[in-house]
Amino acid sequence: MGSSRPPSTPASKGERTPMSTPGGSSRAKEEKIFVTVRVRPLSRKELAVKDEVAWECTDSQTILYKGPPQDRATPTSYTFDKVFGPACQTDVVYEEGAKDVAMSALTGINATIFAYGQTSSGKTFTMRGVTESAVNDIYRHIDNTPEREFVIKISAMEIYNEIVKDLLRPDSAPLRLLDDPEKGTIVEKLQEEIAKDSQHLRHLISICEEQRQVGETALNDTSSRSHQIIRLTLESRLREVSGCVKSFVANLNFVDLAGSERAAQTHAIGARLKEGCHINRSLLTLTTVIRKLSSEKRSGHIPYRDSKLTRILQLSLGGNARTAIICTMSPALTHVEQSRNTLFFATCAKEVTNTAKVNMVVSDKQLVKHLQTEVARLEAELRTPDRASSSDVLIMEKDRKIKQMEIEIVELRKQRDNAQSELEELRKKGDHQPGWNPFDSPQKARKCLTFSGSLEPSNKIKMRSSIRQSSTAPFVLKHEIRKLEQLQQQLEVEANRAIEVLHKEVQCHKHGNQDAAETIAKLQAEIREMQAVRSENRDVEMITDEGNGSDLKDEISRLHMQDNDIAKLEAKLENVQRSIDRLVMSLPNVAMPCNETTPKSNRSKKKKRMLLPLGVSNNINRANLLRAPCSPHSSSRPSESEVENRAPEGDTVSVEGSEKATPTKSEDGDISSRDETPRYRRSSSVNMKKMQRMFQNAAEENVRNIRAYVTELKERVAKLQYQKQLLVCQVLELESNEGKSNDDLEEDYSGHLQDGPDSWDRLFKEQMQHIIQLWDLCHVSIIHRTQFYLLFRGDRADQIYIEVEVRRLTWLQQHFADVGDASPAACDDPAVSLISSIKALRNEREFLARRMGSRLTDEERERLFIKWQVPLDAKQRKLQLVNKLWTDPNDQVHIEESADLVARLVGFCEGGNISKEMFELNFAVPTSRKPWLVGWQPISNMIREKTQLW
Ligand SMILES: Nc1ncnc2c1ncn2[C@@H]1O[C@H](COP(=O)(O)OP(=O)(O)OP(=O)(O)O)[C@@H](O)[C@H]1O
Repeated sequence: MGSSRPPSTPASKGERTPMSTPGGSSRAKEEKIFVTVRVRPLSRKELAVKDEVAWECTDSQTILYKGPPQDRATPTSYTFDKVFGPACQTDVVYEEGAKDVAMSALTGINATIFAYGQTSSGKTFTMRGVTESAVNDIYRHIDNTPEREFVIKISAMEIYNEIVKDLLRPDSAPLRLLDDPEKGTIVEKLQEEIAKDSQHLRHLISICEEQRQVGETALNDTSSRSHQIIRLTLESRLREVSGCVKSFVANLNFVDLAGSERAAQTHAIGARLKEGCHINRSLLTLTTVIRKLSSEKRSGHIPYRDSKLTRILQLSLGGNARTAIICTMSPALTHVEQSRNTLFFATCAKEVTNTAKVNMVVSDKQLVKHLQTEVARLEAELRTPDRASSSDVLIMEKDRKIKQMEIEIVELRKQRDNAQSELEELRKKGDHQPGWNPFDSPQKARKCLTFSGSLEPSNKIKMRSSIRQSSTAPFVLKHEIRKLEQLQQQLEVEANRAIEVLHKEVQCHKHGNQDAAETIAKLQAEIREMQAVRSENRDVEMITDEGNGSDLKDEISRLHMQDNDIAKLEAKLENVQRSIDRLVMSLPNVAMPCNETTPKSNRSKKKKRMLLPLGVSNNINRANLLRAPCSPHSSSRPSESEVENRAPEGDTVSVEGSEKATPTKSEDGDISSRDETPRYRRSSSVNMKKMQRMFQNAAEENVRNIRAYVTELKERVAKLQYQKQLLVCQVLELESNEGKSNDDLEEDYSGHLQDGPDSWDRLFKEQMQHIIQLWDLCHVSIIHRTQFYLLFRGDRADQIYIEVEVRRLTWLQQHFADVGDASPAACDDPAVSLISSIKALRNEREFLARRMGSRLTDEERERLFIKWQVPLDAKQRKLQLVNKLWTDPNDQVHIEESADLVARLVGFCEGGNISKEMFELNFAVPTSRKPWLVGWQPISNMIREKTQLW
């Protein structure tokens, strides 16, 4: 081929480059059609008529007209990629004009070689030689490339009178042309045969040639009357299996066109004339296509579809193929005009640009084989033990952390048990003291703490303002104060431990819940901040004998100084709980905490508890803290009787009893036991989904347990606060009763000293009745009354709350009597005056009346108006109704119904959104003047704020 594109030969391995090196870039490459001109010798007929030679190949690329002068406008010299003179052998034509293009097919590039020229110019003569040489080279290349596996297929067709025929199936019907979006024009049902070897291929080619339409004309005894296309499909792939399963595939077309002819010259008549017309027409279309493709502006319409020849050769004409055109011509002067047409065609053709690229395909069979191999590899990888997946590693890490947390919780329990043992020892010690211990038993405590009050005469209770005195009472009180201090410190330590545990749990979530990363990051910052403000531990000087200890007043002063510490502790626990709430919310598929329930919900309390497994403020959660916090196996709920640490008096339940490693059922129904901690199971059939669900349950359980633990701590802190207040009361009373005779202080509690549930029940009822009377007298908030009334229903452990309430109310009653209608400013607490209390209660009733509009339906309101005897047409009937609530302290039914309605209006009854600890925590910090003074107004205010958010 041209000097700029020297052909390479595949004859040897060393010469195969580049065509023998498949796998080069598949980028499309633009390339002009390689155009050569071959001039045959004068034929016998031409010689016979002594025709003149009109053309001369002056060099390898130039052909010169040397005949008689013609029109000046007619060019005399033509230049092409190659010109071959009459003496040139076909081998050379192939080597220099076709081989390079033909061999491209071995590297996945479509290639087309076709001969164009007038009839009898030597097209068939040339193409036969070229095809033969190409086949030889192809098989030589295959022989020299053992690493690749080749498949050669052959198909052949002819276009005769615009009919496509299958040359491998001579009896077949005419073939249709179809348009394929990817492949272009395809010939439907064209037979394709695999060539077993070169010999077979040659045989098949010879069959095709035999089938071709040939006729005798004046110019050619064996004139081809059709366009013939022999198509070889060359497919190759590496023999060895590798990651690359792609094959090279390309078509190599050998096109022998019918020759253009003039009827006058061929003397064609009849069938030959008709053939000539079709031939000329299709060749004219080909010429037009080439001319249009060769023009600088290729934007115009290219009439490929005007002939079947151009449709079938479309890819080879300006498309994805390398193309070589060998234009044949006679040297005779008599054919000079036809030769000029051929040269014009060739001149246009050499300007046509093709865009060839390497065609790589993946056969379905190869793809399936490759996928099967890949699946087998992955399966083998899964079975290989030393390749644990990242999920497995994560599971192991979680397992480790859970175990670590379980160890920590055991340690925490030990600390708690130690504290309880110490407490028990102190109790026993107190029993042997000649004085009393206010925490010995409820009865004793009641004796010490109960004020006298004006109950109904029918109660027959002398609640005298006295306590049983003894010479050792101050010592015991001081001792109790120190003990409280120690308890406070212990609580601080435990709170910090809770923070640490929470911190670790958050770390776990950080690894396991990417979606909650942002929330967790905030939590961690918050926890770090909480940890930074840990209070320092202080040594507590325990009183060991009567002689040691300062004055009781000093003790009280010191105790007051510590109130701030308790407040800090409470605040810290509040923060922890809020953090847990946020962590809970960040967990996927977790229901809202119960304190965020909406007022519109009509679900029952029982149902809500089922939906809100992380809820606080009920005994269920308190029980959870005994169940191996941070362990995923503590889902089972102990009965209420198993709840421990409900009151300082004891009432404890064996920790071991609650720790039994009985199998528990997790939320998704998985049965497991403590000994069956979810461990990393190395199995090919790992159910990852189940594992993830199990971890989700474990994580939720951990948070639930930490939360329950913190709730318990808060409750204990609140109790501590109460104990301090009680101690202060005792000290003050002790001081106020100094000098009084023991006789005066005698009182008859014989009816209440007996142990047993009956005595406590009776006492509780009496005290509650007393409280209700005092509420009425002191105009206490009815929201507070409702809350207290519904929370404390006679549980013996709640005695301390009852005692404090009686104490407060008694003081308040006395306080009102003392200050009368004095300005609230005169008091420490601006809310504590009779007038201010009445005013606050009025405001509260107005608030509740408004709530009736939003919390109750019209029907419910109407029923209530009727029940509470409020005329349906009365003005301000809602306020009228609310004004009737909590007005008769002696009517138990009235009290019950009042409490129910107020609870409904403020939402107490929904989702257990109040708790004793919440109630407790809202008592104001005692002032310096009246340490036990607490106001009810802050409670109701808080409740209002809360209920307004609902
Ligand atoms: N280069 C050549 N050297 C010797 N003889 C040739 C050469 N080219 C062609 N011939 C002879 O010329 C005659 C016509 O050739 P051929 O049949 O190949 O022409 P054609 O272009 O195919 O004609 P048609 O279009 O009619 O089929 C044949 O007898 C062939 O042997």
